[in-house]
Amino acid sequence: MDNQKVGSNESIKFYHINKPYGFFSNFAPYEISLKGKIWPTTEHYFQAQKFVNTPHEEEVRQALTASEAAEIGRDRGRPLRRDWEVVKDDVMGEALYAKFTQHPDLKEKLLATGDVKLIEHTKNDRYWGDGGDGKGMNRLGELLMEIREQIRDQT
Ligand SMILES: Nc1nc(O)c(N)c(N[C@@H]2O[C@H](COP(=O)(O)O)[C@@H](O)[C@H]2O)n1
Repeated sequence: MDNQKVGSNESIKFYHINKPYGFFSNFAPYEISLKGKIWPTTEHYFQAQKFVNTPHEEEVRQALTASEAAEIGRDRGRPLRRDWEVVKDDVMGEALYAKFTQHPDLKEKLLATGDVKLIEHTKNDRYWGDGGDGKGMNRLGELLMEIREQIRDQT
């Protein structure tokens, strides 16, 4: 199902990891290797970079689940790096590139989506997702599509 080609005028909406295309979620259990370390999910890496070069970076890496990593990362009791708003898209792109190049099965699934629009569909997030009403920025979907093009150009 996830590997099937879909028509180019369709879109793929994803969010829950146990639903179709759930592998696109940062919470999906695909570890990545970055900065000389293994990160259990892209969510772990993304959330940890909010605290780069502090002990909290490792604290997030060691979180037992992606949800726990997100909970720690969103806790403003821990100081957020000052340039986060400037760097967060690059951090996400770096994590996604690692995920889809380090897992050949995921790379194949990403490329199999052709030119279809990828959308993180959730009312919980208007920046990374579509806000549930389609008016959110869908930055996660946009970055996935950029990476798809980048990987396609390399093959
Ligand atoms: N599962 C889930 N729950 C939420 O409440 C969400 N906002 C998302 N979206 C994902 O959250 C990550 C970024 O979160 P913050 O920028 O730290 O709020 C990113 O992986 C989004 O795709 N997912």
